[in-house]
Amino acid sequence: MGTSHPTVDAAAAAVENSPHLPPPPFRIRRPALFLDLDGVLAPLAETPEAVVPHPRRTAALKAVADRFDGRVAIVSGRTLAEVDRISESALTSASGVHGLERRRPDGSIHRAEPAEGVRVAVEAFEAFAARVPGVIVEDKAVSAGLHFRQAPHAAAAATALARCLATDTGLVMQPGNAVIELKTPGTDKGTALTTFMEEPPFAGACPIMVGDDLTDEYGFRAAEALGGFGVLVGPARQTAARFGLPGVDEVLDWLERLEETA
Ligand SMILES: O=P(O)(O)OC[C@H]1O[C@H](O[C@H]2O[C@H](CO)[C@@H](O)[C@H](O)[C@H]2O)[C@H](O)[C@@H](O)[C@@H]1O
Repeated sequence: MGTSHPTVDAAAAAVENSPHLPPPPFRIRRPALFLDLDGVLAPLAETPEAVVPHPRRTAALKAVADRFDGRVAIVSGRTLAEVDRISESALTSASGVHGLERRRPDGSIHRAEPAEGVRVAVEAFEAFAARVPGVIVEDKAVSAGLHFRQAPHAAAAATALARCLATDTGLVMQPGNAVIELKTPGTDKGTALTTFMEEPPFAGACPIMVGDDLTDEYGFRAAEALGGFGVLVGPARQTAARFGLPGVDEVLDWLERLEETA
């Protein structure tokens, strides 16, 4: 998860030791925004399906993409189909399932081949969910998620099961917010951000990753490595982000006021 660049490592270590993060600036030179979805653009809900479109979110995304000449992407753990459902297809550039799906600025889509182990994981997760009320399985084709928000007592058993399956299948374990995922190896939110930054309109801009979850730390580090920064949403914790915002409303306020400087 880190970078081998010594200067960036030192900077990341410094911010990780600082739990109180200042708010991000409102005026930035040539910003490129990489926005997480759940917990950042949408408040967390009891189930993935309970998150629905909201006119303020959709309008803010369309406006900021217009203002910054398309340099805005959602970078989510959800599938692209789910990103589009919740954001009402406000953005062309988007990455789903931790970088395993990516829609480029020209609208073309790249999807990783699902690892064989994902089917094994989905079956094992479904067998677990059948025994534990409140546990939900999310099949994302290239990744399998086991949600325990409504069954918090199942967290340890769910994580232990995922750990065994990761060893057996070679899938990568990705812990999240009341969820444990097993994903096809090869990408994370950092690789997604870095790949977007290789081509127009993102190339040469200042990358800003806004996220709340452990998966977003990859994006924070990638943004730092490319001369930008991370913004952690929610309670303070150890993080590679330089700035912080308390919640979804404040993220939308910031997006609505953010300006590009010359
Ligand atoms: O990277 P994100 O856009 O933040 O997506 C992360 C995961 O989000 C969804 O699960 C989370 O949000 C649900 C709705 O608020 C919540 O019920 C669940 O407990 C959270 O883990 C989504 O279902 C996952 O696929 C994403 O990986």
